Amino acid sequence: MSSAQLTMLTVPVEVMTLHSLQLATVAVVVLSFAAKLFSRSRKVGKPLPTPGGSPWAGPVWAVEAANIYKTFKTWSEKFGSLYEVKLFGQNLIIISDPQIAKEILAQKAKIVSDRPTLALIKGSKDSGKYLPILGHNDQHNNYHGRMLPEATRFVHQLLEKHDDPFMLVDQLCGRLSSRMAFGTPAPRAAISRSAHNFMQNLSPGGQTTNVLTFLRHLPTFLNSDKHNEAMRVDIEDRVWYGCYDKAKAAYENGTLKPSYAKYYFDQREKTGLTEHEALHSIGMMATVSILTLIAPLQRWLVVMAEHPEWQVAVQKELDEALQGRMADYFDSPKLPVLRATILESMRYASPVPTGIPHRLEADMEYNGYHLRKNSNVVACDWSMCRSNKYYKDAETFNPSRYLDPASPQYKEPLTEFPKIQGHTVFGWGRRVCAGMEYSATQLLVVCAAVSYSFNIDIATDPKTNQRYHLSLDDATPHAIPVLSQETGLKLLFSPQSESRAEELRDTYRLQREQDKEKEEEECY
Ligand code: HEM
Repeated sequence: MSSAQLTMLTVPVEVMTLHSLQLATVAVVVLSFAAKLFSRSRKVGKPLPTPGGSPWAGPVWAVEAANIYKTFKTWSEKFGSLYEVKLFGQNLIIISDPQIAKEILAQKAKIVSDRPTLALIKGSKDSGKYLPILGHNDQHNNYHGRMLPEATRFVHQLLEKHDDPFMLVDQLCGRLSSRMAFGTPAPRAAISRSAHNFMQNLSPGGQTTNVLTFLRHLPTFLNSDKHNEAMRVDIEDRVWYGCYDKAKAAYENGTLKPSYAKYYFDQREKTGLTEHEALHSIGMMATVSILTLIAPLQRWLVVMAEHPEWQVAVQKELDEALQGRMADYFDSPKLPVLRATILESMRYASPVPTGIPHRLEADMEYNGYHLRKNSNVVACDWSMCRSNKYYKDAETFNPSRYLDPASPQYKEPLTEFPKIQGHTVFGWGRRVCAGMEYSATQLLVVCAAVSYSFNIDIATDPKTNQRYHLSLDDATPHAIPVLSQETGLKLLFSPQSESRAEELRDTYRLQREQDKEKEEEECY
């Protein structure tokens, strides 16, 4: 996902204290790193409704910068499900209705599948470095087969009283994506760091040049963002070339595990990709599958901690369907209640609340309105997911909306539905997420392992004697609201029973004995 994953990095103090105008600026570019704005356009219909504002900057004073998706939702209540807004010279078309998103982004995909140009990331659109590939093939079964051992490792770590579950989720997702890309968890730390750095540098909350895009024309010695980006690219190249070279050596001596790297070496002739393109594509797949999965996993843990009744429901389902073993990916048909909690947590606390902008390459007419060429089209997931038009009591976490036959969201067969694949959070049309199946499997196996092992609770703050609270309605200035310990929320994981804890220790011990892979993470 090219411009999708924006990092959890702690919001720098300077950002927190920015003047509201700057904060607004910061948020704007979550949506776009676009381009030419006053391009000539042929009018084909009446203008879209707009909140107006000053000619270049737009209505910046009205923007809730860190949570711009909330502003978009508020405007949608006033201006309708399709409106446009000019912010810092960029024209944004905001969609707040899934039907309109489908009609524009999917049905007109031919002219609205481009991406905005990133101000700081050189060659983001045309260098081939950030070209994501994802073969949907038998390899998936191999990756899926690694998920249960990784989930077991994860719950074992939680069991051993680790006090930073959010960081453990980060590590888990890094290990799984390293395996998927390069067949080993060894480069987890390096890939993860590189992913976070990449996301920071394309994130509006990360760099001023992403907001005030004209700063990119300054020479590097006058623009520290450019210097920082040059260093990032250098490190990224070293990480990806390092991983690639090791994978190639493993392939040549026959030890490379199923992975995108192995798939590439097996099919090298047919892919037509140069080594340079291939290694960047593989590296980019590793990058995009880390942060996108950290966010929904962390959010599921929080909502489940807040809703113990749903923990009980999932545990009951697991016990009845699997009779005392952990779930694997092929158990999905037996676990509709678990799937309902995962889907509902993604709806209730969208992990990509603003969506990822597309760029409109030609003027178009929609329902009598003129949609201007070169606008950035934003399907605001937050507005869609929290819409009372589509979801009864949209502000409430309620997985039964997918399980109750009387609910509009109910769908059969329950062996397949509810499912996250096709959810609005994965985007639209030709640019729709390529990792939906992978995400569904990873979330299912990990959430099942946690439910099987623990009761999750929220700790009590000794200072106030109240339970800690975190509103998932608020994000950071980053587009993917990843949580860290700094949020101050403390989750507790107590084993469902002492015998289950012992069983978990035994399973993990056995797994380590059988697994010949080196447990240590190597430094790349
Ligand atoms: C729950 C987890 C995930 C979410 C919420 C998510 C969300 C998204 C979104 C919103 C887009 C942009 C869609 C658009 O432009 O309309 C996207 C694109 C993409 N995603 Fe994901 N993603 C997730 C996981 C993954 C994973 C695990 C992978 C890789 C295995 C992946 C690979 C991609 C790729 C390659 C694209 C780019 C598609 C393109 O631009 O043509 N995603 N994703």
